[in-house]
Amino acid sequence: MAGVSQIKTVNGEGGYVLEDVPHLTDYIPDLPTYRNQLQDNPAYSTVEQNFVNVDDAVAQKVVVHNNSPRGTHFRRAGPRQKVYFQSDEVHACIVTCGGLCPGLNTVIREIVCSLYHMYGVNKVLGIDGGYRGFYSKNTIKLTPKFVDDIHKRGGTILGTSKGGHDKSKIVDSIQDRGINQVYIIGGDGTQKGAAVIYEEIRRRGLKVAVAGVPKTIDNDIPVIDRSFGFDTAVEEAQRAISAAHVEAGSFENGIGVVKLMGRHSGFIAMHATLASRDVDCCLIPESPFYLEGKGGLFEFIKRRLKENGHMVIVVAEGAGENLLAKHLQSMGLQDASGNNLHHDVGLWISQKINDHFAREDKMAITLKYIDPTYMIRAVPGNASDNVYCTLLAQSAVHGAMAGFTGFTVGPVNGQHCYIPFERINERQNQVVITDRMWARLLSSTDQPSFMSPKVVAQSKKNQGRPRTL
Ligand SMILES: Nc1ncnc2c1ncn2[C@@H]1O[C@H](COP(=O)(O)OP(=O)(O)OP(=O)(O)O)[C@@H](O)[C@H]1O
Ligand SMILES: O=P(O)(O)OC[C@H]1O[C@](O)(CO)[C@@H](O)[C@@H]1O
Ligand SMILES: [Mg+2]
Repeated sequence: MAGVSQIKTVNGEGGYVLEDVPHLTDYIPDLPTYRNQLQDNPAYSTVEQNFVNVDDAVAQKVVVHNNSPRGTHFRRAGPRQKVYFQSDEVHACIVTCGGLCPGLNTVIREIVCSLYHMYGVNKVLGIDGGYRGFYSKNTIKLTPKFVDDIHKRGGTILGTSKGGHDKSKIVDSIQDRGINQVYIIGGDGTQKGAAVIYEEIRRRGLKVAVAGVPKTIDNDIPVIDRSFGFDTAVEEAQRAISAAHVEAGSFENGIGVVKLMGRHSGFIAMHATLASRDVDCCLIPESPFYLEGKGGLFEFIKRRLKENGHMVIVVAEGAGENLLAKHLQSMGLQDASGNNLHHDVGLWISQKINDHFAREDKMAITLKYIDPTYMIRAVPGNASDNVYCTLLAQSAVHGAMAGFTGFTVGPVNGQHCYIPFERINERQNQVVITDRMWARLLSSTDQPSFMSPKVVAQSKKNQGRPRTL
């Protein structure tokens, strides 16, 4: 019974809601099951509970009140007692799409090793160069030996690309090659593409599990606690901020401007600022700012230079879009995946500051602009991201082996879950400027909030959104 899926919702007592993920048996009934060979694995012989209970679910909301309903839950990730694939039947493939992110190679490595070592699978293919690689390139045979030390390298050994998502050609290629587990690693666009592939596979009634692993240094994927690569990006940003601080501190009225990634969300900028404490002002897309007049950026810069003799500004790449649109003709350009291309806000703001202090305030300043964006995301994952990537990869493999499909993996309140694509794809996570985390940043930098009472009221109204980390 092939057909288009909908989120599977299970309602229980006390307002319990399980937003479940699809299973192969939803459209191919009577599939045989097999004993999970993990119970014979010596590595797991001492584990008290080998398998996740079939009913285990993870609550999305952990802060509750006396009479709160139990609310939304997601299916807990992990190995199941019964699996829907025999080892020698599995033919898996892995693809990486979108921009680079620290930890991509770790996820690839751990998917390969989990399949081989936990489930005795020995047919794993790498798709070369993102979605378009399914139909335009040769595949790469992946073995534990081949991927042994790839986690020490930045980027993705499989290559990546933008655009080129051709549903029919991709699923034809999956079908022609006899692939029955598809692991798709990528950001918001990639997960949307994965959902389309899953729907087409389901429409054709194929026994193929589709598992997404969400990737982005921006940390703007909803529902999950954080995305892999984010921690490394924040850590790596410290080096650029320190350099800006040294440069700024070495000149009279020195200003260091650092641009960090974050097209729609300022998580990297906010966390890098909080971690560093060398930053005097952090500008993010979620918090509109203005330059001139009382409470504006120029006034603040002047004051900080008078107080300290130097300052550091961190600006997220999507900040100040409203101002840029006013001052520059919009480029109207998009990348191959349909994402709008932005003006370089770092260059723009640096020029504005230089012009202002030369013309208006007649104050000699020395401004150094640092753009470390691609350096930050081209590094290998740090220790914490590497451990995290291992859990993501293993969760994805356990899920696919157990017959789940059309899901993304990720931690919710610290517990790894299977989350329906729809939940991940319906919006982007953003910093909530009326939350306490942004208030912490404002009090740490002592920068203006740039918020009029109107903006505060509007932000509070938009609060059907997630918390900041
Ligand atoms: N709505 C969509 N439907 C189908 N495919 C999509 C969709 N959006 C994007 N894709 C495909 O997903 C791939 C990656 O998309 P994109 O370049 O936007 O990167 P991303 O996954 O969002 O990662 P990042 O933004 O972190 O670089 C591309 O091959 C693109 O064609
Ligand atoms: O230049 P590319 O490869 O499109 O990547 C840039 C984008 O990738 C990200 O790092 C991740 O989404 C964004 O912050 C950034 O805008
Ligand atoms: Mg994206």
